[in-house]
Amino acid sequence: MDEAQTTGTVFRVSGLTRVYRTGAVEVQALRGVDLALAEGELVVLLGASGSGKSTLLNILGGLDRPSGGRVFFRQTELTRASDRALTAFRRDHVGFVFQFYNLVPSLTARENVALVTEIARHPMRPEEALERVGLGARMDHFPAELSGGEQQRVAIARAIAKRPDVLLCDEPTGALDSATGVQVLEALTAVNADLGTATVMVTHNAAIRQIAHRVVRMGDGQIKADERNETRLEPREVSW
Ligand SMILES: Nc1ncnc2c1ncn2[C@@H]1O[C@H](COP(=O)(O)OP(=O)(O)OP(=O)(O)O)[C@@H](O)[C@H]1O
Repeated sequence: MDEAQTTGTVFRVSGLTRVYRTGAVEVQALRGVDLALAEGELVVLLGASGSGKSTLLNILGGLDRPSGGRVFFRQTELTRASDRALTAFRRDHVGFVFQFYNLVPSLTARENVALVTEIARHPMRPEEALERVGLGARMDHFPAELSGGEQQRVAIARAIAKRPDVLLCDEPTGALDSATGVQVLEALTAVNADLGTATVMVTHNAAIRQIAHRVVRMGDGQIKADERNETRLEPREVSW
């Protein structure tokens, strides 16, 4: 596979903290995270349950704000952005993929993707997005007529159709068996390689680490390890 385009930094975070307060209880979800992610990089974010992976991903994507520290997307400091600017950042630059696909059941695959392309600034055609994830032959199927892995690939097509600069995936294979999950990983690695979309993939599944350019491991709200893979495996070489 191609090397990551390492010119330039897409995200830079420093001293990031996030405290959740529920009544009298305080949870320190992030305890000082420093991280820079390169343009075009495919990063797998590993860590035990509760280690802060989703919290970090949500802050990168502008879905949440940190309690302290700074976050930059390229030259823009997200931690200084107004709510309106943060919404515009999400809309224009970020694609999200979650564990559950959140497709509209009464719309076909093509129509689910078109919901996004109709409001994006420079979208690809829904057909192109679906072809990129290997669903060219299933465009007129409804979600109930698709397998879990196919539905997740529709969700990926929906996320990439607006040509986001970054793709943030939270447990994208979490609900899938190994063979189906591999197809989803193939779609994600193809998008990363073909479009150069910087991708962060949160997972519990350590086997998936081998498909990444880089593996970041979190523990207890901190980064415990940050390693570059010397060699990468194709998704079909991975199983769990
Ligand atoms: N909205 C919230 N309110 C209160 N505490 C929260 C909230 N969201 C997360 N937490 C707590 O913050 C910590 C980090 O949670 P986070 O979801 O980021 O971890 P994670 O590594 O993604 O876990 P998992 O792998 O189980 O999804 C956990 O202790 C969690 O219980």
